[in-house]
Amino acid sequence: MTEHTPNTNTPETAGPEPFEAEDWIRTFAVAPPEHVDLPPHHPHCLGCGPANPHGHQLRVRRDAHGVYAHHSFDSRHVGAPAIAHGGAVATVLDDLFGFLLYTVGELAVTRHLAIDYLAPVLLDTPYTLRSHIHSRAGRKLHLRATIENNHAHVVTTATALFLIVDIDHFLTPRHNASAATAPTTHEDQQGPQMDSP
Ligand SMILES: CCCCCCCCCCCCCCCC(=O)SCCNC(=O)CCNC(=O)[C@H](O)C(C)(C)COP(=O)(O)OP(=O)(O)OC[C@H]1O[C@@H](n2cnc3c(N)ncnc32)[C@H](O)[C@@H]1OP(=O)(O)O
Repeated sequence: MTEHTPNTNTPETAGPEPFEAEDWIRTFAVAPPEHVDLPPHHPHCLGCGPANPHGHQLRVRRDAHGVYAHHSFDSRHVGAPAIAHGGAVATVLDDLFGFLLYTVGELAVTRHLAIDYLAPVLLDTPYTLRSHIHSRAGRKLHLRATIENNHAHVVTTATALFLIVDIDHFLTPRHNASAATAPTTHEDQQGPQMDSP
């Protein structure tokens, strides 16, 4: 991982400037297998960046199955009173999926994310989040995740399709954004079905 000098010209939560982004992605290292604690994607990442006071500051580890994290949502993430906002839950799961890339060793981004909110995720309550690679077909990574409470009840499941991209995806993001075309319909948008929780 590369170290980043705080940018004094932008708000504290702003991401790296373009030239810093290039440094960031070019030096993105595959975390060695013996490293159980995985590094944040970058210091300001909304999901895991330690320098983002509005973020979730997720701390993620890997095990034999994939990656996992222990996490509590707090009042910054409230939706209905005492319940985490569904978007905040999605943020954390998307970011958790992003940690599987350390085990793949390639760059990829979310193309599709699907979440089943089985039970409310409560604020100030400890949860365990787990994610693993279900299958890979070429550039397509089919990923799965769960959130369970301390009673081993699964309260959320998620599937995602990540697509492997090359480094230019990050080096020329504005170009890529303008190159986007109308969405394509995909009959298999949800990917493989989840197992029962
Ligand atoms: C080395 C160290 C590693 C660590 C490395 C860290 C990296 C850094 C991490 C940053 C932190 C992460 C944080 C969390 C993850 C985000 O939050 S990522 C941000 C959110 N996602 C984005 O911004 C992505 C925006 N989308 C895009 O840029 C483009 O759509 C993509 C994803 C690059 C794909 O573009 P494309 O290559 O033109 O894709 P396209 O040809 O349409 O489809 C490719 C294939 O997928 C299929 N497909 C597409 N959509 C679907 C679907 N919904 N269902 C089924 N199939 C589909 C297509 O049919 C096609 O299949 P084939 O014809 O090849 O068989």
